[in-house]
Amino acid sequence: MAYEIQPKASHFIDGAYVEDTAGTPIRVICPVSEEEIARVYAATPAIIEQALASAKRAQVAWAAMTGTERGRVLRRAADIIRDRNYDLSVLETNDTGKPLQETLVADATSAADALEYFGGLAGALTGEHVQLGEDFVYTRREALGVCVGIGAWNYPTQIAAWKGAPALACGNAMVFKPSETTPLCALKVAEILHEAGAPAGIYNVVQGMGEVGHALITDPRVAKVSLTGSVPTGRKVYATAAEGIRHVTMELGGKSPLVIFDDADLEDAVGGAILGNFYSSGQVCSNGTRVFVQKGIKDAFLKRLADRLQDVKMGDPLDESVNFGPLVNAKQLDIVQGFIAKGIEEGARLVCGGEREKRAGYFLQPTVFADVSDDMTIARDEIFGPVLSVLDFEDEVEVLARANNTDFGLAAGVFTNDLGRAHRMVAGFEAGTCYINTYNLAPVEAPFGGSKLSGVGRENSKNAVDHYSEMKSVYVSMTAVEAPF
Ligand SMILES: NC(=O)c1ccc[n+]([C@@H]2O[C@H](COP(=O)([O-])OP(=O)(O)OC[C@H]3O[C@@H](n4cnc5c(N)ncnc54)[C@H](O)[C@@H]3O)[C@@H](O)[C@H]2O)c1
Ligand SMILES: C[N+](C)(C)CCCC=O
Repeated sequence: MAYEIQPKASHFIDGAYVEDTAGTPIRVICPVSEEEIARVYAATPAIIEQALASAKRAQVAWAAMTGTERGRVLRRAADIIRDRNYDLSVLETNDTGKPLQETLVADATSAADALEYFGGLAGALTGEHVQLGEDFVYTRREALGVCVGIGAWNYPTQIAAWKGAPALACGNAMVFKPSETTPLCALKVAEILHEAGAPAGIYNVVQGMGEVGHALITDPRVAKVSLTGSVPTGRKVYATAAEGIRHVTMELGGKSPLVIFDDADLEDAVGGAILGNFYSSGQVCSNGTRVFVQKGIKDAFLKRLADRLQDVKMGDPLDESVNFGPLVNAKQLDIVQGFIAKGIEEGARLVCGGEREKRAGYFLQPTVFADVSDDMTIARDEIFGPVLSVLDFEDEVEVLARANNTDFGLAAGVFTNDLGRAHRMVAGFEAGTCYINTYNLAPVEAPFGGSKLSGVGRENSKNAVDHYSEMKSVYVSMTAVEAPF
C-alpha cells in the first residue's frame, strides 16, 4: 500500500490523529501555485487540554523506562524516516516551497540524524558519584517533565525532531506546536514516533498561532519551552516562561557576518557565500548575510558570484533539477521586497536580482548588493530572504569590531588561508556557531545556537541533554549526625 503523505487530521494527541473543526482554520498555501493545498484547525482549549493531559499522564512511565529502551524507540523512528525520506521530503517541499533537491538531503534526514544521535545517547545518560571522605554525594539526571516545543516555518521537520529527540531521550514528554505557516510535517514526526513504539502521549502535536503557544507555556504542567522563532517572539515567550521560572531554549534570529580575506580560496569563499545566503531561498536563521570582503579580492569575488548565480535554476521545486524555490508566502515576499527597496533608497548598489519573477508563485531573484555600509537597514535587520550584502573592509581588527557591531549573535564565518587569523577571528566573534572556510553546516554532533539576542541554550550535541534534564543531588551520610543541640 502506498504511504500516505498528507497527515490525516490537524492534531496528533495521545497516539492518534484528532480533529476539531471548531478551531480557527489555517489554510496551507502552496508557495508555487498560490493555491490552498491543505487546511488544519487551530487547537481549541479542549484540544490543548487533551494534549497536555496526555503528555502529563504518559511522561512518568516513559521516564521510568531505561534510557536504552527509550533510545531504541528513537532509533527505530530514525530508520522509518530514512525509509520514507522521499515522501517526507515531498511533504516538506509542499509545506515550505524549498526545492526537493534540498529537502531530500537536509530535512527528514536531519530529523533522522537527531533521533539516531539522541537515541544512541539515551542509554549513556548518567549522574555522577562524588566521594566526600566516608560520605558521598550522587547525582541523578532527571527529566524535566512536560516540555513544549514551538517551531518556525523554515525547517518544520527538522525543528520538530531537533526539539523532540533530546527531550524524549531524557525522559520528557513533548507537546509541539508547529508554525501556522508550515503545519504539516511535524504531524508526520509524531505519527512515525508512535509507529516506532513511543507510548501514546509522549509526543503530541497541536496546531495554532501565537495564542495556542501562549496557552501551552502558561500551563502549570509545563516545565520547559523551546522556541525557534524571531527575536520579538523570543522576548514574549521568554518573559512568559519566566513567570513560572520555566526552563527555556531560545533559537532566534540573526544577522550574521561572513568575513572573506584577500588570501581566501576564491571559489570556496563564493561557495560559502552562496550556502550562507541562497540556500532555502535565504530563509535560514544562521545565514551570513553581511558579507565583509577585503578590498583586494572584492572585484574578483563579485564577478565570480555573479557568474555562479547564472547557474540558479528556478521553477517547480518538486523538479529535482531545480535548485532555487519560492519564498514561503506572500507576506514574506512583501517583507523581503520592502528590504530591497530600502537598500536601493539608502544608496546600496544593486549588483543583480532584486525582482519578483514574472510567474505564479512567490519567486524572488537571488539579490546581491555591493557598497553596503554598516548603518544601512539591509545591513542591520534580519531580512530572511535571498539578499546578500557586500561590505568592504581593510584589516582584521577593523572587520572584527564591525562584525560584532550587532545585537544578534547566531553565527559567523571566516574564509582565509591564514590559520592563525582564522582562529583569532572565531575567538573574537560574538556568535554561538562559527565557521572556518565553510558555512551553514549543522551536524547533530555539534552544538547549534546563538549568543546575545539570538538565543539561549544550544540544540544538538551532548550539550542539549543539559537543557532537557536536571541534576538531583543526593547527599548520603555514612556517619553519625552531629547537631549543635
Ligand atoms: N536560531 C534558530 O535555530 C532558528 C531557526 C529557524 C528560524 N529562526 C528564526 O525564526 C524566524 C522566522 O520564523 P517565524 O516567522 O515562524 O517566527 P515567529 O517568531 O513569527 O514565530 C515562531 C513561532 O512562535 C509562535 N508564536 C508567536 N507568538 C507567540 C507567543 N506570544 N507565544 C508563543 N508562541 C508564539 C508562532 O506561532 C510560531 O510557531 C526568523 O527570525 C529566524 O531567524 C531561528
Ligand atoms: C541547518 N541549517 C541550514 C543551518 C539551518 C538551521 C536552522 C535555521 O534556520
